[in-house]
Amino acid sequence: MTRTTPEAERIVVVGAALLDDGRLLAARRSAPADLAGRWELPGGKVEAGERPEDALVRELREELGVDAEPVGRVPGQWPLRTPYVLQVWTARLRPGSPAPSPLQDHDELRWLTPAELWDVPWLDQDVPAVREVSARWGAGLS
Ligand SMILES: Nc1nc2c([nH]c(=O)n2[C@H]2C[C@H](O)[C@@H](COP(=O)(O)OP(=O)(O)OP(=O)(O)O)O2)c(=O)[nH]1
Repeated sequence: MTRTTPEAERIVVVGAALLDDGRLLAARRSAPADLAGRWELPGGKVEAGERPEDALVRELREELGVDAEPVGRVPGQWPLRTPYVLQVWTARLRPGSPAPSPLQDHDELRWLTPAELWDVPWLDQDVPAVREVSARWGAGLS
């Protein structure tokens, strides 16, 4: 039987479609073991009482050492392991931000052009979200 997690029990994971100079940042997870080696949109769990956009900025600072700002929500949300759901925001680096480094949770980063978007093995559960980003990218996302 399939059980849908009730809205109130869901925990939002925010993922960043961090764009710079026409490229999207992909991050390779180093942990936990079942996700390690696969690629994701950097981000993390929204804490109680936190706005998703604030969580995004916090997670990108903690994980990548960057100073980023959210730009807009990518419509949709995608189920992860219960009780998590993935929501995605486009984001950009603020002027003067350090370049991203894999400080936490990741062991490799890649800036992907649209033509390279599917060159990395994304987490299966991220594929529909990346597809949505890709569709909007083609329509002038920057
Ligand atoms: N950040 C992120 N997490 C994802 C994606 N796809 C996906 O299945 N996940 C999973 C991995 C984790 O189980 C969960 C988010 O955990 P996390 O480890 O990134 O978040 P966090 O920093 O807040 O977690 P924590 O270590 O503080 O517990 O969502 C994705 O695209 N981005």
